[in-house]
Amino acid sequence: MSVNPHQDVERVLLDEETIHERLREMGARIAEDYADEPPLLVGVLKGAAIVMSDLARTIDLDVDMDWMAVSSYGSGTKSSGVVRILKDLGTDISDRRVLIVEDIIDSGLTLKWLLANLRSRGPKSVDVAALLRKPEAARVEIDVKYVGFDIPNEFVIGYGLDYDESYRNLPYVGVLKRSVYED
Ligand SMILES: O=P(O)(O)OC[C@H]1O[C@H](OP(=O)(O)OP(=O)(O)O)[C@H](O)[C@@H]1O
Ligand code: HPA
Ligand SMILES: [Mg+2]
Repeated sequence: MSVNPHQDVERVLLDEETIHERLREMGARIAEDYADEPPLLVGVLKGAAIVMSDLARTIDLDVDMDWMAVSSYGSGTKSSGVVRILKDLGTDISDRRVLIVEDIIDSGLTLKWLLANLRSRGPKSVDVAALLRKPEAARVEIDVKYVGFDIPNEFVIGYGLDYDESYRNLPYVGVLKRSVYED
């Protein structure tokens, strides 16, 4: 819990308008690509809750939506790569076109695991839309069909992204002060 979350922000990386303008561009491309068969959007909780809500409303198609809760960070700042399913899909994705919606791809370990898990369920296709990606932090290469922004290798918070469950509802993406997570 932070008394004043804004004071823990080193600098704002992406403000609200910048984020929403980019989401509109991504949504237009998704609507074009899936015009023949609207996708099932799979939001990866908790972090993707915010971007899922905004991105879905920029896609002018009758999409289906479902959510999975997975976690590989806990309260730290580095992915363990060990992914736990906290809440599974309620939808049978066999023969469906699936679009995973993520807030951020950092090491890529969560998404690598998730892609393998979903592809084992017999879908017609599984692709990825991510608001943020940290190219310098990648430990595995992932083919991401829709990326909002490539950002520096710094720990960011806001717009769904947390540090130890704080800062998720900041309306922008900011860089967290190191003093917050370094003793
Ligand atoms: O590319 P990676 O290094 O795997 O990191 C990316 C993942 O880590 C964060 O989720 P987290 O596990 O913190 O759970 P949360 O979404 O509930 O915060 C984030 O929301 C991504 O899902
Ligand atoms: N911020 C918050 N959560 C994250 C990040 C980040 O930079 N990378 C992976 N999970
Ligand atoms: Mg997290």
